Amino acid sequence: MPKEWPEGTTYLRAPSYSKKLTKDKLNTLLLSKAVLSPKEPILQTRGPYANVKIAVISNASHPAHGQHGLYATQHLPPDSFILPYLGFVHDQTELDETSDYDLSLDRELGIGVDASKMGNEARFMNDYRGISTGPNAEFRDVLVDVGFGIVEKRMGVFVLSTGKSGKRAKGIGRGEEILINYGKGFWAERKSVTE
Ligand SMILES: C[S@@+](CC[C@H](N)C(=O)[O-])C[C@H]1O[C@@H](n2cnc3c(N)ncnc32)[C@H](O)[C@@H]1O
Repeated sequence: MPKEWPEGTTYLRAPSYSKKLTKDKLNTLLLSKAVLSPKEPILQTRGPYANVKIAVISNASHPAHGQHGLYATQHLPPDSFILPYLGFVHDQTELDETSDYDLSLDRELGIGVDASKMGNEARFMNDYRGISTGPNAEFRDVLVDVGFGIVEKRMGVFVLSTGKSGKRAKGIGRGEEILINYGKGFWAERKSVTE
């Protein structure tokens, strides 16, 4: 279990698939390695993740002061894989509109990953707004080897690429907070709920 893991939240090393997901939907997430091109990058990965740490935010000027954030424990180069985003994998019939931890995995099929009750270190990543000028990490689709010739489609967190101007060439430094872009929609929805 990673340090600072909150009591009452389940730590996952692999996604937790809802029993209500149809076979068709599961088949889009769990693929046979044999049908993939040999050029397709396939990751081998399993937590806990030593390249990151969960910490309580003690800085009073941080907008998520008192909550947790996710920090790099080592230099993370541009484009490098950090960790997968794990949680409860569900379709629209089990969508929890109140969750602040739900990430889309397959928009067309309405499949999401909700880390509100179970997840891994990635659930502690904050949005860059009010903390930095921009994000330093992003979500990308990944394929993960889970053995028995099966490959799983997941969302992975990656360090942003260097960029045309080269301004992100340093990647993420040791001790830096890992920040993503939740999208304007995330904050617009919360604003309309509180208004
Ligand atoms: C996925 S969680 C991130 C982890 C969260 N800080 C925690 O300790 O569990 C999303 C929630 O974190 C907080 N948060 C994330 N980014 C923020 C930001 N830039 N400003 C204010 N609050 C933020 C909000 O409460 C949001 O609903």
